[in-house]
Amino acid sequence: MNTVPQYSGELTSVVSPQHHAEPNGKPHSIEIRDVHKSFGDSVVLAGMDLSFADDAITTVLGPSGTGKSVLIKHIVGLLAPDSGEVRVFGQDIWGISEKERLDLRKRFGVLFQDGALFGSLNIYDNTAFPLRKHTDYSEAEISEIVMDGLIEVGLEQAIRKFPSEVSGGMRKRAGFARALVMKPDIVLFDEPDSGLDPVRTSLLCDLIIDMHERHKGTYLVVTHDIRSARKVSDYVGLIWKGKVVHYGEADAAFASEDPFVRQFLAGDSAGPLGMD
Ligand SMILES: Nc1ncnc2c1ncn2[C@@H]1O[C@H](COP(=O)(O)OP(=O)(O)OP(=O)(O)O)[C@@H](O)[C@H]1O
Repeated sequence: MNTVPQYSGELTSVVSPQHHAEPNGKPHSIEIRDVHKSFGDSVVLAGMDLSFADDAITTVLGPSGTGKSVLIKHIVGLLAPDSGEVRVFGQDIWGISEKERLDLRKRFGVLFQDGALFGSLNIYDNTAFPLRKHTDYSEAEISEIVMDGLIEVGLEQAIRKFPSEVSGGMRKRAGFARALVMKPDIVLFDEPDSGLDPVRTSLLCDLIIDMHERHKGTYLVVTHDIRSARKVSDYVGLIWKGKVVHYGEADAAFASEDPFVRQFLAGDSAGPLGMD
């Protein structure tokens, strides 16, 4: 069986587990407790422990194939852990009924890598989709919410266009507007910067910060783009080989002297991290 090789250096910066409650006594909105997940012989999550700060933007950084997308799928309830717990608003999402899990999922907004828009629907109908599916709002009410959202992301001129007729950046913004229409408490971004040039990436990061300021909530951004992480993060979690090896405030992480964290956040080839 392929077990996950462990970082052999000193992990002086490991801050885990993070199971304490927020200062107001509420549990964290998302808590990952000792989660293990394998696919066949391949271990992907190897005892992951992480709690996400409420009402903050946390970036989860990690090299390719280290389990970031698998982590997101656990949080939204698309994958079940082999062992350990995923707690959302204090509830173990695999200890509740399917209906409760689906209800919980309505409190999430998810922005997938390519925006995950329906190709056969225009930008307006894509954005309206969750409201039509999950609410009994009238078309007039839906129109108000959808247009407000599309104006916020700067797409009011493109509402009748289909995903194939707009740029990658516009598709992401449409995906973002759609992720927010249900007024989610938690928003997950799976590599929002993938496929974008540096300028569009930077603009999207501005939009993430702006929308978070307006709407609040727990934002979780998964990426391997260090520049994006530097720009948007209040907190940073570093994952490597299925484990969280550092979690803390972004400023402290970016100033860290720990060789692993430094190599990771500087994107250096020299340091304790290798290719294996
Ligand atoms: N449903 C699945 N069945 C089998 N293996 C899977 C499945 N989902 C993910 N994996 C494997 O889990 C590992 C981690 O994948 P994951 O997509 O989480 O990586 P990632 O950190 O998001 O990478 P990237 O930054 O390249 O997107 C990969 O080796 C992948 O092949």
